[in-house]
Amino acid sequence: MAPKQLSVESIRRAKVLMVGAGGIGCELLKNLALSGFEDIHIIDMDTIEVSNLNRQFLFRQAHVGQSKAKVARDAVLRFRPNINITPYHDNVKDSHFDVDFFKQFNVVLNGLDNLDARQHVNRLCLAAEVPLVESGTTGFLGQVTVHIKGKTECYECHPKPAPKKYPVCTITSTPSKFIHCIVWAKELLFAKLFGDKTQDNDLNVHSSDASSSSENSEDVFERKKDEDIEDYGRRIFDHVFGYNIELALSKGDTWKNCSRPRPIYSKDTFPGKSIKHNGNINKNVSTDDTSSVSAMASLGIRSPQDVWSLMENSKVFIEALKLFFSRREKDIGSLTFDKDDQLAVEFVTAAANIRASSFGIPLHSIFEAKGIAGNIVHAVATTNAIIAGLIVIEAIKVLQNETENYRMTYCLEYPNRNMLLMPVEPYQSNKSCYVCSKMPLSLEVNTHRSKLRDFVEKIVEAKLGMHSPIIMHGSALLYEVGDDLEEDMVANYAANLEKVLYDLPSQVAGGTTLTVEDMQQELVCSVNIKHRDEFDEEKEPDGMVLDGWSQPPVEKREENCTVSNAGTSNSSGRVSKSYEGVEIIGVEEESEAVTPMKRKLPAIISHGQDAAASPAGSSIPPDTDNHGEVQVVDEDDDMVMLDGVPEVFDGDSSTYKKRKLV
Ligand SMILES: Nc1ncnc2c1ncn2[C@@H]1O[C@H](COP(=O)(O)OP(=O)(O)OP(=O)(O)O)[C@@H](O)[C@H]1O
Ligand SMILES: [Zn+2]
Repeated sequence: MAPKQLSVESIRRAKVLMVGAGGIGCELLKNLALSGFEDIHIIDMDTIEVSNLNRQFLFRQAHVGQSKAKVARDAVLRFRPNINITPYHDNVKDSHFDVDFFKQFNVVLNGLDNLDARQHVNRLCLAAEVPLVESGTTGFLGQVTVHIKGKTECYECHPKPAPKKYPVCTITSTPSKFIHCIVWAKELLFAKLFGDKTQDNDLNVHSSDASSSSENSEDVFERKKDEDIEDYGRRIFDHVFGYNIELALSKGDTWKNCSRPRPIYSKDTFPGKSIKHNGNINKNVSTDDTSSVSAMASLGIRSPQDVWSLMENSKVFIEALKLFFSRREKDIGSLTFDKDDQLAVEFVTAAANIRASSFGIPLHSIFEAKGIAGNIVHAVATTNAIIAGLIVIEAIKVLQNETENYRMTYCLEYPNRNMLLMPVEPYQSNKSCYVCSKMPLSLEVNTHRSKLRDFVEKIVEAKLGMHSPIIMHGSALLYEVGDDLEEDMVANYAANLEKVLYDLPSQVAGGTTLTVEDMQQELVCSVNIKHRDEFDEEKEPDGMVLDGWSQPPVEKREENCTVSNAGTSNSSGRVSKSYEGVEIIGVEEESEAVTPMKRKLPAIISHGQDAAASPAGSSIPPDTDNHGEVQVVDEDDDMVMLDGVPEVFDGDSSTYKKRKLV
């Protein structure tokens, strides 16, 4: 079908909502303004940071600390003074951005960086029946997809790849890669020392420490009363890098197939009690300003690119621990690792490097370690610019109702069949999608053991992405969230949360159907309960298994897609990224279940294999999800996969196969 003639009027009159005024958003706003859009609303909850200035070109140094949405508006009005731009310095999940708010727009354009907000906008767009153009970038990779209720799949039609998970034993006992040491340092050691003490923690905690031969049941991680901080730091050091390794070595079987680690004690890496400072210990830091406390600054270590020696790592470890206990004592007990917390990054880098040294794994600079620990992929301004351009192209097609011409376009790092941009026709919706197809889900759960709280936290919030849920059994209300609830209701719901499902006032047993609803998202979902007695603690740690929302089977998918040139691959022809970094799971072996779509690159990409590779782990940031299946495969492959690329091309040309919309 020939493209319709571009109607300048349809662009001028369109009312557009942009969500996110960051890397993609700044480019997008500029493009919209220069393309003739005159009524643009922007929501962004953030203020400008120095680190944004290298690619968010509407912002300047003087704007640091100000609202992104407002500054972006002002910057664009300077070259397009006669258009209307309405900024909201708010979270898109705020209740005033409800379905009615969304209904006023002709199209919504996402430039977000996290799954949660993307899901929320997807649901509001479905409920308001407003087309959504969704986007994301990760380094050189990017994508733009179009989601229109009743015409294409929704953003959530396909479950996102599960977070990368590592077996507990690899992390706690047999690390073989630096990432394993990082996960150990941040998820276990850092959490144990500075996080919530009541949380489960798989850190190898043994009841005695290296300096004590007597029976000793106290927690070695507790600082003793009046214990000197450096003595405490050395005790922890010796325990985790010395004693625990010796203990592990004594278990002969473990080391049959892997090389034996070396215990490291603090007296060997830096003898002498006190660490000498370079004299500037926090000298520019006011006593209240704890955000700039830094072990590197105290020790006079400057370059973040240098790889520290074992001695330097040991010094940073002790110094960072001392600074936490002397300068940030009030944070201790509530900290979780944050890539923007300099002291936390220093501690985790040093701890990971010392462990790496013990296990014969190459050490890394703090710059590299921060990237790995924070799942940072450095943004590429050009990718954002390309993606923002493509968003406008799709937005114009949507406004002109050119259904046949919608494309999901993937931006590749290296050309495939001479193409860097790969357009694919959108898919139909997934009939098992609980969001747009309203398909019931089923939940296996031990109704005598799991509490309503488990269901709310692990399923309704974490898996179904609801923020203000109401849970009903028939007409009986079991739980709801709201500001205007009466006191006795709040007390009832609080009591229900602590009850096992079977003991709730309206009994939940196998065969029960629960209705879960989020009022703001206007999403209702049925969950069929199936009682199951036992769960594998390692593989099913939630003690519940949610089912029913899955990729359509291959055959079905092909049928649905009406492929004009029979496809043979089972891949979906899309490119995208997993969205989360790392998580530890309790399985003994890395299994196919952990990386279910593991593939070797040469089987997928017909040429340019080397070029398509990029280091796994570094390419996939948290929450930069996007859907589809470029994924981090087992790190052994060290590749980012383009799953299904050949399927969309027809043989020798760069044209793609047609997939009809409904
Ligand atoms: N729930 C939300 N409501 C409103 N804006 C959001 C929400 N979630 C994310 N955003 C905005 O989306 C934008 C995403 O932009 P981008 O991916 O460039 O991230 P950034 O925060 O600017 O950069 P970086 O993460 O690299 O520091 C950010 O400006 C962020 O504030
Ligand atoms: Zn869907």
